[in-house]
Amino acid sequence: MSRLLRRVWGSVVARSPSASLYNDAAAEWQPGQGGPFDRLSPDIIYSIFKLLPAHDLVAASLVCKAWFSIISSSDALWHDLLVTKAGSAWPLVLFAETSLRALPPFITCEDGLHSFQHIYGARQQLPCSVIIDGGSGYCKYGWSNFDRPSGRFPTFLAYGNIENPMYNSLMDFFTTIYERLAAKPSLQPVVISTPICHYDETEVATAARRNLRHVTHKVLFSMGVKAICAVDQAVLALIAAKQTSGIVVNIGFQLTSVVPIRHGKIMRNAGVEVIGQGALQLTAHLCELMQQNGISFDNITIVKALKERLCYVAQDYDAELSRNTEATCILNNQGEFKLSHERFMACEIMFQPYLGGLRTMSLQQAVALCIEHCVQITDDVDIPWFNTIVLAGGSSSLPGLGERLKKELRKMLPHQISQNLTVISPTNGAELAWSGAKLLSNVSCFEETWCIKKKEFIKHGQKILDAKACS
Ligand SMILES: Nc1ncnc2c1ncn2[C@@H]1O[C@H](COP(=O)(O)OP(=O)(O)OP(=O)(O)O)[C@@H](O)[C@H]1O
Repeated sequence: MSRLLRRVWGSVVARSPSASLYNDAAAEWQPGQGGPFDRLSPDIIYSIFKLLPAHDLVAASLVCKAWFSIISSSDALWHDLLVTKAGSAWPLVLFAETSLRALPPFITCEDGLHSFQHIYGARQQLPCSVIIDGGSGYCKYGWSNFDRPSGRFPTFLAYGNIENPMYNSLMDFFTTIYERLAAKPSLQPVVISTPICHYDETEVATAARRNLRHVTHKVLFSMGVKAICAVDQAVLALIAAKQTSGIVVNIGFQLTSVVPIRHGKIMRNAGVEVIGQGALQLTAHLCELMQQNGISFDNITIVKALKERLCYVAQDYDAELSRNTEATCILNNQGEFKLSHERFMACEIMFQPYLGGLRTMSLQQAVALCIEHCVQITDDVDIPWFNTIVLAGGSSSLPGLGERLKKELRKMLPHQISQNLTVISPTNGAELAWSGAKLLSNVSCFEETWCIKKKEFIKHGQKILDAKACS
């Protein structure tokens, strides 16, 4: 204790009076309640509290009214604890506790941010959630208190088209994940990503979306899951990039979707653009280029690994063709592979699809079209909510992709729009939706506001799904 007090004196003496963080609490300070500690000024008491961990602070708040008043009215104490606990993830936590709480239809706190003490307490009590991002190519699953998914498997091999699932195959899919995680469904909420499919506003697409949500909830509740949070994959990717409005370009397994989102809601009236190429076509094109150039390989898995290790997007395709771009990599048990122009030619089909024999829109055309539609439906062009473009999906990790897209868009869009465009490239695009789900599941009000409970589902059925659908 004496060492602690010496440290406290040091910091009190060093601090300028104007730097006081506890003004409100000090105003309420009433001497005579803290026993021998009365001889210490509130200034010193406060500095001691700043050194205590949360559970000791709670214990100290029970000692007397004065201490309770300092501890409960000083948000700075709890703010510091939250910052320390979150470490480098603090900006994400702050974003989650402010911006995500305000998203419709989940507005929980109309009068702004809850006290940091409240947030700290609620976050401490959050149950750990199961997170499942069931992509059409790969499923990523794990726990909300881990930084990354615990496992992944190729969905397309095991379950076929997960976007139009039958009850039994979905049951099999979720049961497999719970078994792999050794998780009991009834013990924690689950966050699932809903696929970017049935994207337009037609009656058929809307019905297919509703049906998918309904079957998914039915299966999970029949397994005994206590609460479900289902959010669109693109919205989750946007959240992971610390945004609630913007355009998500998800380079998926077989399709690329360009999804405009405003305040967490997919703007279907602006239109979701879909391009008929994704990660699979990039691998297939690299495969073709390697065959043409006499580079031998045993199977497509090697080509996929080479794509992930060596491929990149050229900033100037023609100039790149005249450069030496040779690079090698060693793959386990497969020896050394050397690629040259294949490294960037494989990716060029995103910008010049005809080079790969594809008759689809290019990436820049699809994004420019989406921006044009966003401009058309926006009354107040001074609030350009579509200025931020977030790249998502495994292939979005290709080096140079964000820069090239920005460059192409600059050529196509009016200066007034293009000058303010930001393109966010993730470090691990395949896990972006998973990371967004993790962020969401750790918001202090997560379970009460974002989840649908079994009782609610039984009582209200489709109505509650429609009311809480955020896309
Ligand atoms: N660093 C990387 N560079 C290039 N490609 C990568 C990289 N990492 C992963 N990929 C590719 O991303 C693909 C898988 O992407 P992802 O996991 O996002 O698909 P998905 O979620 O199943 O797609 P969908 O959005 O259609 O559901 C694989 O083909 C993989 O090769």
